[in-house]
Amino acid sequence: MFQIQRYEIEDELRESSGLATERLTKINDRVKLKRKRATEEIIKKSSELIKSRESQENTKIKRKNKTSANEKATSEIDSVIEVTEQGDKGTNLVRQEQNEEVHSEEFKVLHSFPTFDKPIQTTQGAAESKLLGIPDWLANPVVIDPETKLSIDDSSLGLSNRLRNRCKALGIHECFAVQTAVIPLLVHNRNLSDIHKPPGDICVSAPTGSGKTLAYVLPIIEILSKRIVTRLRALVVLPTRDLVMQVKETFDAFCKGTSLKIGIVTGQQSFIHEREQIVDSSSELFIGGKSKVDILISTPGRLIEHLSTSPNFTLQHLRFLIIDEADRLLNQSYQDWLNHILKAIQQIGNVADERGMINFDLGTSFNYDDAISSVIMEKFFNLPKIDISETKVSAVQKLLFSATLTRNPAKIASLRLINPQYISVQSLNKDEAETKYTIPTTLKEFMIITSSSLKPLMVLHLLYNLHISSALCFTKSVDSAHRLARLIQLFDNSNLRKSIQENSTLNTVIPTESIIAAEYSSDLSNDERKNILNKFKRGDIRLLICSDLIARGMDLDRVNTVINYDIPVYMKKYVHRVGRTARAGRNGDAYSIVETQEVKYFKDMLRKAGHLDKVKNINIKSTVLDHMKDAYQVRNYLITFN
Ligand SMILES: Nc1ncnc2c1ncn2[C@@H]1O[C@H](COP(=O)(O)OP(=O)(O)OP(=O)(O)O)[C@@H](O)[C@H]1O
Repeated sequence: MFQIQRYEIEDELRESSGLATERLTKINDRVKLKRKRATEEIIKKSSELIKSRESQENTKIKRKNKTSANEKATSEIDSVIEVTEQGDKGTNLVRQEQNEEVHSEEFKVLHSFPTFDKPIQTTQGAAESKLLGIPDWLANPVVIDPETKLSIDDSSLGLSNRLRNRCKALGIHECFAVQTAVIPLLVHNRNLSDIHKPPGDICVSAPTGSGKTLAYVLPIIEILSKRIVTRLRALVVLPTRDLVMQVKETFDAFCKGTSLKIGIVTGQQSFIHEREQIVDSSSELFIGGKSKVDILISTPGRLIEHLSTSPNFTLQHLRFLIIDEADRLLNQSYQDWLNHILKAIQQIGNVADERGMINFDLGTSFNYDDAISSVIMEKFFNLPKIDISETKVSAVQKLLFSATLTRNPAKIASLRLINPQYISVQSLNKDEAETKYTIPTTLKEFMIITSSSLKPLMVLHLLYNLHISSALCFTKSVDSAHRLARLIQLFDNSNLRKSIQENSTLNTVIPTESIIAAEYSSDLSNDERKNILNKFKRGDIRLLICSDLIARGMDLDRVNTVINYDIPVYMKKYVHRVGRTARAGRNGDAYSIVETQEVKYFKDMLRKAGHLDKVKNINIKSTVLDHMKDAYQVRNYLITFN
């Protein structure tokens, strides 16, 4: 029955696609005809003008007449130009009409893909890549300029009316660069499963805050919302629970109005509870599993546990495997999570074998693979062929996203990508393209060199003087975060602020309102963390002091400043930390407080990444901090001995 339904739908699509193409051809013909007529008119009027010029040279008497003829011809040419402009307007109108028709015929016409530049690799670059074992597709990405934008209504995106309206309701009117490249690639291959030709995998590298999440959320919703039966078809793997919650919120917001079901597994809830949320956990086993969700968002550890122990949990219907923050996940082995997933996708047979045999009433038993083979289905049950019974080619499309995607050939190879494509959002400007990482253009970066003992005062100085309303301050450890938070909280006492202000001989402005700092660390319970994040989002907390727990992926749109209280020890970490501000085209500042003995290391790190000239050195004299020093020593003493 499903087979028949599928063919009917396919036929319907073919037919409507044919109809729409026919209509488009007619409109194109009309445009061509109008253009042809306008061109003929121009040629005719131009030759008349030339003739009138000739007559001007030949006879003086005719000069007078010529002037009028010339004027006439000029006005005629003007009118021809007007006609042409009108023609163009007409053409535009027809184009508009054409666009509208395309919209009303959404899904039925295949649009052409947008084209993007590929950087020309130098011979030296190519040789280096080869030497490093970097495959051609990875060495030659499809490059998209970060400034590229496309209206959400643009037909090349292939989004349905429902989703476009939902985007607009949520304030999304244009697609960002990464979305303009990824959405059409995915949406145009909208089959839920293609057992004969696997879709190509996609690796995406785009700056922090450039909208990578929606680049996969929108096409997945677009494609899956046409599904009839709930099966687990999209699996998103993320490195932290906080990110899982964030991506779930995004899916929830854009899924509104569809019947898609979204689940999460993070280990935050008991295993049994999670299992009940995502699969039918009755003792009965189903050949195709029994998922309660269409989209599952998970951290790798808990996912593997469900994969190996939850009955009816299967990846056999998976269509999308999304690995977000891919380089971070690939760096962690997490119980060999990647191999477990790939095995579950590619070797369904093995998984079935482990489950033993299925006994049929016919007095015989088969293992899972054989039981679902077309031969058995047809022979014993007189069933028509269904796609599940045909030889499987994995229909899973792997999508990798990161702001700092790895190009390590060994790590990439471990993903067993099929026909992959690498999309990179980076400047086409040759100088900037040389830099290793693309940083948001709206980000301003600074470094302040100081001694270790003055660092806390430097943070206070920045907070008091730059009127920072919402900042993240990164420390190297939970301990360091805890200590700094306590110090700032003690310092941030209104009486103290007043006395510093009164005793200050400098023009330092100390605001009357409190900074309100809080610590955010893995030591806190989930509820405490959630509570703090909510307060920060509301603006009730203005400074969040944290370890690297939220350095990656977290989208806190109020953040206008990032302070590296302890400098990051490698560039990727720097990129992700400073990327918590200047997101989605907004402005943001990043300050790195560098201890004197760290300067060489920090500068070397930036230089190697081709980024040193982007980080401005600002000189703050230590005397500026004098008025706070006494108070600081008292507070520091209190923290040390309490
Ligand atoms: N087309 C758009 N129009 C307006 N805002 C957008 C658009 N796309 C995404 N955003 C917003 O931009 C912000 C950053 O998006 P997102 O979190 O997906 O960035 P990212 O590229 O994943 O960053 P990171 O690498 O730090 O994880 C979010 O608040 C998101 O809602």
